[in-house]
Amino acid sequence: MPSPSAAIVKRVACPNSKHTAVNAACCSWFNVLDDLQENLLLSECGENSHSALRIVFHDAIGFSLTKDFGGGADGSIIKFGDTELEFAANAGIDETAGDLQPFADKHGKTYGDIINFAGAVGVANCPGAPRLQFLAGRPNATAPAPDGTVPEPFQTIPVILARMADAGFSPAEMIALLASHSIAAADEVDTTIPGTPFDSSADQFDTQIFIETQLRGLTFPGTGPHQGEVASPLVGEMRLQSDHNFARDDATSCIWQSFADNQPLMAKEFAAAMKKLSVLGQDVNKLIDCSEVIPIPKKSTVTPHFPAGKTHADIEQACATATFPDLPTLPGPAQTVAPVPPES
Ligand code: HEM
Ligand SMILES: [Ca+2]
Repeated sequence: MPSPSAAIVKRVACPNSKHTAVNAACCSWFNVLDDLQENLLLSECGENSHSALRIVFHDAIGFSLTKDFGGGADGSIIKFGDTELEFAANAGIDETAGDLQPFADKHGKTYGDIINFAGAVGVANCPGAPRLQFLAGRPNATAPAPDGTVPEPFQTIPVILARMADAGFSPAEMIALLASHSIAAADEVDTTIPGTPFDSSADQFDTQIFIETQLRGLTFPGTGPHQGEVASPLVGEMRLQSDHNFARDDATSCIWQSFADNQPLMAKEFAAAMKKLSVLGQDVNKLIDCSEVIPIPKKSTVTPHFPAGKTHADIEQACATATFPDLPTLPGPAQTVAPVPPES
């Protein structure tokens, strides 16, 4: 039964749209939603939805609490793309920036807003994901971020955590953000095998990334090892050196393990950390809450498991205070992982 307060919320019909909104100021975002879903994100948890999330991080993390640089989540990665897209850590982001820019220009939105809107919609296209907050109204970026703000997979854990701390994130928040690698694949680490996923379910926002990174690494999916890559446990899967180390470092291994069989916790902590990331460097009092425009994600169909052919004996226990959960093994021959199909 709807609560009494829900019953009296008035919705306005949005002009030129099939949608209604609680806040009329959010109406224009429904047009962006329909355009993005139809023409870029395809309402699916595919390459373009994944990339839309990655660019949120690479734009926003250009921010420092201690040094005078970086406007944070301000769209500088598009506005000053001539500078930022040349940085090695942003390899492949040029495509995403180029994809999103025309949607912003066509709908009269800033680059900071389009990046964070597309990221939230892209995440919502992935079953199991939380519905992220979306605040609108970021002003245009005024300067590029300098090189060196985006962590690289070959950096040590202390170096990455120091960079994240300088942007205001704790180790626990770093790990929560890395739930993103549950819906992710690499094009640039090994360019001979584009679309190589980090877990066996790149189309689902599930906990498999936190399980599979704890398994003993055995092989490289393509012509590896490449810089930032270590052996993975499954044929066709790629493991980043940073994810491998986060799963094993004393500073983070217990948090990593805590997500392995706890989808609700992982989703909640990811949403909280993304809420912070998406407004880094912004004055939230000047932004309007248009979260109502973000679609409600479907439930994941995956329950935490060991991939076929793997058991608890293949786990490299790292957390010193709790044992890795015992999970069911999927039946069938040893699991292999297919690439994420390219989207134009
Ligand atoms: C320690 C920090 C991180 C490192 C070292 C890292 C590194 C990487 C690398 C090397 C790739 C593959 C890029 C390619 O070869 O195409 C990647 C993909 C990706 N990353 Fe991260 N990442 C980090 C944190 C994050 C965070 C915080 C987010 C989002 C909140 C994120 C979201 C993604 C996504 C969604 C992809 C897949 C993109 C696609 O499939 O198109 N990453 N990351
Ligand atoms: Ca997954």
